Amino acid sequence: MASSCIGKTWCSSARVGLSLSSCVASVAGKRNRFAALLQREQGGRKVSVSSSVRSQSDPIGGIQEGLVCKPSVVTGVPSELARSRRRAGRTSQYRFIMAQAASADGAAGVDSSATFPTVGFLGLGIMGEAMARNLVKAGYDVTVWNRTASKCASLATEGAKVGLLPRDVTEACDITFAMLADPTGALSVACGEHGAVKGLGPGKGYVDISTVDGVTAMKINEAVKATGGEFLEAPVSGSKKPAEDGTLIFMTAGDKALYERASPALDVMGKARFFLGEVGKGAAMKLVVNMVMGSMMASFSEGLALGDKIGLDANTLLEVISLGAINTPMYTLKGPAMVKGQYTPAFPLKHQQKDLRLALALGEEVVQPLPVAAAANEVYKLARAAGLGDADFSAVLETVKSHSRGSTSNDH
Ligand SMILES: NC(=O)C1=CN([C@@H]2O[C@H](COP(=O)(O)OP(=O)(O)OC[C@H]3O[C@@H](n4cnc5c(N)ncnc54)[C@H](OP(=O)(O)O)[C@@H]3O)[C@@H](O)[C@H]2O)C=CC1
Ligand SMILES: O=CCCC(=O)O
Repeated sequence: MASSCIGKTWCSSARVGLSLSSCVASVAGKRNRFAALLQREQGGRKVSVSSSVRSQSDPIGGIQEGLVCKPSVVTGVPSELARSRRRAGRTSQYRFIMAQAASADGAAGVDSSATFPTVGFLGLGIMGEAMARNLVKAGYDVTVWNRTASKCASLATEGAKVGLLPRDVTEACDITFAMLADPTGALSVACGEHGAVKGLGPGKGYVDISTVDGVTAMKINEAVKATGGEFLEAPVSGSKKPAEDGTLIFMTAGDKALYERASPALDVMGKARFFLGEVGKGAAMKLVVNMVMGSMMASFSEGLALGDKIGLDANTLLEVISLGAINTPMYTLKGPAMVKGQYTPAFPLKHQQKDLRLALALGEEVVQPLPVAAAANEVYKLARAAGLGDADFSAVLETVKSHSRGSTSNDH
């Protein structure tokens, strides 16, 4: 059984006849192959994606219609998934060793008939890299692609395979996840010249996790459907750390059958998932949530800026907020860094402004007044114009502050 391999490490490598030194050599060999792949990509030649060993992740049970949480989240009791995670580093090392043995000797010693899907991952930015890493650690057979190919390097050394084009990945995989910056990126990776849909077909699934608008999700859905494949939109709440910890919240919509098939992988990457119905509902839910978040962060920044200007101690202000009804994890997590002027990107400001823009467009469509979000959007636009687009979205504080610099209470 593939699942019985999980957790076996060096003693298992001995079973397939590999010593510690040959394992180290294997890792070096893999790095060299990746370098060669990059070189070939630069020369414009296509390299095919090879297959290796499949393994198994842990199944997760549901608790309630629409929403599914991991048992560990609901009960506080460590789940088998959590135990599997603790073993994860060893697991991926084991998978790699087995894959090396398989390609060297033509015999993996692992049951490759396991029915778990091969998965692809397109887009290895802040979120995508961490999410793909969790799939690798959980034992999935993962093939990755990123526009800037060098960002595939560390996952390649951890056991992922690398595709040169989005279509290579979808051709090689049963289910492919995409985590791209914005509607333009999501559309071009899905539907461009060598786009993901070119490698799709009946029995294959495409899950787009990027935060986009409903129209974009529907266009991708149509293109996927034209191939006979299935589509799920699945944007997430949760930032860099939840992506690393596998505690994201998925807002999915589209093909229910694909949702069911993808759920074990979604549960590796997240702590809860919602199935919301037809394509567009996931994007809508995500945009509403992020519109609220953007306004909250802008308002929080105004409070910090005003407090600073009138001489309140910033840490005391944070503490008072943290004890009251308006406290949120976002203020607790971001506040201390913000008062120090530190904005290491977890959620880039340019993406927050994009989400406000898309949410406001949604408001336009249904004639919903959104004056607070519209005002917040203007502040984020100023922040982008000031060169803060790649900083964390909490850097909006700098823009709020910069607009009051030089003015004093005597300037009436
Ligand atoms: N960061 C966060 O906290 C969260 C982000 N999101 C959403 O997830 C998505 C990804 O976010 P994040 O990982 O932070 O973003 P990053 O900016 O870190 O990564 C963006 C990714 O998209 C790729 N990309 C951008 N444009 C194109 C294009 N035209 N063609 C091909 N690839 C492209 C980038 O490739 P390259 O490396 O070559 O630039 C990179 O892989 C966004 O939609 C964001 O709104 C959702 C929840 C939380
Ligand atoms: O889209 C980004 C969401 C970030 C978060 O939910 O913390």
